[in-house]
Amino acid sequence: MFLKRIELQGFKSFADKTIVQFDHDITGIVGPNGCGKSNINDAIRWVLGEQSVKSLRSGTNMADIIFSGSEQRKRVNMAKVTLVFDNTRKVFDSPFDEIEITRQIHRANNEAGYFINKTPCRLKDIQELIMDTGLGRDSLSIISQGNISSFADAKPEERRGLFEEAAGVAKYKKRKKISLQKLEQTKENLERLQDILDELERQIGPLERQAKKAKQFLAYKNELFEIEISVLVEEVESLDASIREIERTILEAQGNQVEQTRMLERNEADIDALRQEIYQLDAKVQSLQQDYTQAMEESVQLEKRKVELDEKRKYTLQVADLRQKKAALNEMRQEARYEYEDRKKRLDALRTEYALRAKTLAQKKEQLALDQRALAQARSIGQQLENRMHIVENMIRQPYQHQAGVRAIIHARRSLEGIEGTVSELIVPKDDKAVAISNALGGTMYQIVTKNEESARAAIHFLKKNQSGRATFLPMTVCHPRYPSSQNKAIAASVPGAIGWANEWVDCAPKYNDVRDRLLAGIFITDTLENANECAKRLRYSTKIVTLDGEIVHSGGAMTGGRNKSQSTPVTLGQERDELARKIERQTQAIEQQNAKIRQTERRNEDEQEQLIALQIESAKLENIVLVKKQKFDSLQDEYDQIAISAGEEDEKEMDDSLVAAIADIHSRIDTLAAQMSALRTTRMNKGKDLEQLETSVRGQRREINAILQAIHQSEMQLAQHKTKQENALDRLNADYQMTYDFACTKRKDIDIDAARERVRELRNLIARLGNVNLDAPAQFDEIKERFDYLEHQKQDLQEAGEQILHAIDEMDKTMVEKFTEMFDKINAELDVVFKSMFGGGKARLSMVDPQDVLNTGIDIDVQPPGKLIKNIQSFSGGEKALIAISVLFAILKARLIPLCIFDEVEAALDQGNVERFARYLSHFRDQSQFIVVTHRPGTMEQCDTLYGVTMQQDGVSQILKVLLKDAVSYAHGEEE
Ligand SMILES: Nc1ncnc2c1ncn2[C@@H]1O[C@H](COP(=O)(O)OP(=O)(O)OP(=O)(O)O)[C@@H](O)[C@H]1O
Repeated sequence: MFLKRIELQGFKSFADKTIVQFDHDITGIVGPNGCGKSNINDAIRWVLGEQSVKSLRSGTNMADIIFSGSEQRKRVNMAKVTLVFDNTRKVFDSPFDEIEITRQIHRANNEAGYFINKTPCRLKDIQELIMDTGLGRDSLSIISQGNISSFADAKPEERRGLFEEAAGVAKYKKRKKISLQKLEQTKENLERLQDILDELERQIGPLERQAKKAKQFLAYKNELFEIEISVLVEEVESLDASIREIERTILEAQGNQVEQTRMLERNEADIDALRQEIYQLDAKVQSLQQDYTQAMEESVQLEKRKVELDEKRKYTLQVADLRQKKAALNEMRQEARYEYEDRKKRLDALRTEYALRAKTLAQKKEQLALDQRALAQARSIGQQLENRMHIVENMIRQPYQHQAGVRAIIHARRSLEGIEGTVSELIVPKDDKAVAISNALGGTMYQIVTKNEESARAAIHFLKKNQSGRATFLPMTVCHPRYPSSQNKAIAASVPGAIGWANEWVDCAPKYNDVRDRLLAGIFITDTLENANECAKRLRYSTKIVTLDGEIVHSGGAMTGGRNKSQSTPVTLGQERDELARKIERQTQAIEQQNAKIRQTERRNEDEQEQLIALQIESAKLENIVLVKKQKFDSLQDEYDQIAISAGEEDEKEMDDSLVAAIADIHSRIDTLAAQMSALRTTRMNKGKDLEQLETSVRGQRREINAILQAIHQSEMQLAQHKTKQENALDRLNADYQMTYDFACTKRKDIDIDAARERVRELRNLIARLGNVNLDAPAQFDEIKERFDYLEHQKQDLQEAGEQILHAIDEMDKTMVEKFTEMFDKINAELDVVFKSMFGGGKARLSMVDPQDVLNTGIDIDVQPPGKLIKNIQSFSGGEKALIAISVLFAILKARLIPLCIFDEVEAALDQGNVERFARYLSHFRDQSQFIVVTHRPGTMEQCDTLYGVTMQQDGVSQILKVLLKDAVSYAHGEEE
């Protein structure tokens, strides 16, 4: 026997330990209503894992299946049921020949315990053990009357459970369910993973950019570190050299200033001394003037005395004799002659001096007029220069008056990106080549150099948008130099008057070298137009040539020249301003000198004029005196001549010269004094001249000292700037690189410093343009990327796992479809036979509601009892429905081996004849399956090999014992007592 025995204790009405032994294929269980027959079914289902309290017909919880007591019996606290199976046919997948399954429950904790062969196990282990043995929940192993009627009335979908169980697909269904759960879980995991991945992806983009930026920042910093130290060391060093140079210049200038100041002081002392001398001279002149006045008075006195003496002599003459008269006259005549000659001599001398001086003065006046004219001319030139300077400065302040577009761009350069400046700003002519360079550049001087084409486009867009005019742009990225061939270079150099190629005569920052060479490397400069023509000829008119004066011989030979009112262009303005400044300085000096000279000449002329007037007055006075003296002498001579004839010859007597000599002396003294005064005046005048000269040179010296002080001040400012720059460089070494200057010197590299300096500037701009940098970003990015990759990998694993699950489900579905279809067809074939046998003819057929969906389709039953039309099962009577259901049941039993079937009053609805037919058919399965049949029907009882009677006494406890067939019917009706 498959089920060898059941042991019940405390289960429902089986309060006492009860053992039901099964020794035959068909065991009947009989007894009156409510005696506890069905409780045996419940016990078997309970052990096999039934979890539904409802289907166990118990209260509300599982503990309600424990014997609840009766009036005469106390309730018990534990229920325990054991099923003992024979497994020699290996119905169970177990090596044991006997399998004992036990389930128990304690009232106290409502806890169930499961055991297989007395070993505790899980419910799951029991479910797995019975799976596909035909003992499952939905199997045919336990069929009640309720099952039979519900099978008939069930919806097609509800019926398929039976067929599935028969087909043995439950295992696959369960696996599929687990697989689907796993798939669901995998999907959930995938979704969760995808959420995290999405979040990480959102972070990863910006973080990657930040990391890139941080890496770029570090790369720039490293590059900066590599070169900036050398640049800074070089800067400190070169600043040191220029600081020393400036200090030396300042020291020299200070020395010069001290020297100049000393000279100035000396000159000032000389000026003081001169002034002193002049003062003394003036004092001397004054005292001589007094002496002179005194001498003049003395002379007047002497003259008076002489007149008196002469009067006296006249009187003496009147009273004296001829001889005495003659002697007296002679004396008087000699005196008069002496006086006359003396005065005449002096008058002549005066006249000669006057004439000489008047002539010199006239010459000086002429010269003065000339000088004044020259001064006026110099002033006018100075004014012209000032005017021009004013214009030039205005033009420099407001360039590009006629180029509105250029002006607009230059005004807006701060707000525009990449505007380097106009060609005329960036390229500066050397020495006196501005005119030539201006003409060499022509209109290109107004072109605007930009960093690249994009900047040029942006600027043009700006002009367009604002309607601010037009301009031509020269992007540096596309500006390639054009050089003359070496042959042309050699030819040009040999031409007379050759100056050089235009690009050699300008200065510009190194980064504009390409712009310079693009515009000027192909243009040659000569001194004159003739030489330009000669040069053009020799170069076969292939090259543009300009002259220093601005004429142009174009390539091809066309010539441009002439002169405008103003030749100024932005290129020439700087040079013109410098030249003008120099000219104005020179002109101012010349005017000042001329002015000083004129003032001096005027003063001297005035002095001279005064002297001349004085001489004139003196001469006029002396002329009168000479005339008087002459008349006196002439009259005395006449008188003497007359007396001499009458008195005869007589030795001339020596004249009494005391008074005359005194008069002569005094005149001579007067002359001496006048001469002295004149000499002193000359000296004084010369000293005055010296003083003026000294004062002029003192003024010059003061100017020079001021200029030196100014230069010192400028040098000191420059020094301060250089020192600040040097301190900045040292601070940078300190702050940015934590290096002392000495240590930095050891790190210095042999690199091209100019290029490095340019690169440092570029790098600093690039770093500034990076803005805020998150230096942790690379590490954060790596971390998040690693996590992202790991999760991405996990995602792939999950996707693969999902696909594998899907594949497995697919396989399971296929197997299930195959098994289900196979079993369905088999049952269908058996049903027809069973039906015919049960109904005594007719037809029955199972059909799938949706044959396309074998896995879910409901099952319909179409039957045609003998003599009736095919009808659906729903339209039959209760007994017929039961018989149809039983037919299906038997068909299934025929199609699939089920080791144990428990029928609980399945035939209750059948009439006597059908019960017998049922019972007979049941016996067909003998040796194939074991049946436990709960029944009230004698027809069924007759077919049973063994019959157990169940009784319940008044204590409410079921008891069971074997009965004979003859007693069974009365048992069934509770009549055994
Ligand atoms: N937990 C319990 N404790 C005590 N008795 C119980 C318990 N549960 C059910 N019973 C009793 O079991 C009996 C019902 O048993 P069962 O349904 O097996 O009867 P039956 O023999 O199948 O009757 P019928 O022929 O009418 O179907 C009732 O008398 C009921 O009181």
